[in-house]
Amino acid sequence: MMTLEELEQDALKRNIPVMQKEGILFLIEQLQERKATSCLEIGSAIGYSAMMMTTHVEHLCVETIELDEQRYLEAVRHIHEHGLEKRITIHHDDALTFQTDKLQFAPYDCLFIDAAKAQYQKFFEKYVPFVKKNGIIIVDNLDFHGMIFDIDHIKNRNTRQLVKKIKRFKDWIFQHDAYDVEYYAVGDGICVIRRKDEQ
Ligand SMILES: C[S@@+](CC[C@H](N)C(=O)[O-])C[C@H]1O[C@@H](n2cnc3c(N)ncnc32)[C@H](O)[C@@H]1O
Repeated sequence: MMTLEELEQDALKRNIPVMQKEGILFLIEQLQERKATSCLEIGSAIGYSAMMMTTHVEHLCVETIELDEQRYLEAVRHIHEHGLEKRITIHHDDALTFQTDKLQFAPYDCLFIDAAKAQYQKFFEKYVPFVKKNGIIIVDNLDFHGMIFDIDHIKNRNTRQLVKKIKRFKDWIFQHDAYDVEYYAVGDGICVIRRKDEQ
């Protein structure tokens, strides 16, 4: 069985995108501060962040959705090896079409969006109704390796399109009437979003 540290290193070697150390520690801190007991994660990959969250935040249960079958199967194996089956529920599905009546721990103290970056707004709109009124939504990778600040100089067309979509989400959420957004230059850029009527 690999330790979480080894799992992270192994994922990086295989080009499996897992949350940067600084980012995951920030997320854990947010969950600890609010004594969160439930978190819905969109994008499990091999289960690294879900396992980091549950092993560092007392009483937290994570429900997570992963589209890729190989990654899902690997996550199931790691979760089992670490004996975290009771704390982590993983669904193999496309979060965009996932039937939300299958959600087990809703409403959540935290929604953590870490899947296909071009779809952030869709994930947000679909899953925000399952967040507690005073809960938080955390979105990672909003700087896209700094490229978001210099879109015109991105040569690759696909990358440029993707970065534009991330920027569109960022602009949309920052201007939203119903939400307050705090931006943190941690890891690859993280936003913590809260409902305005619950401050
Ligand atoms: C950045 S990785 C997640 C990393 C993970 N949260 C961690 O830090 O350990 C993003 C994952 O989202 C998955 N994904 C992409 N689109 C998805 C979708 N529509 N529904 C569910 N998962 C999706 C990808 O297959 C990928 O494994």
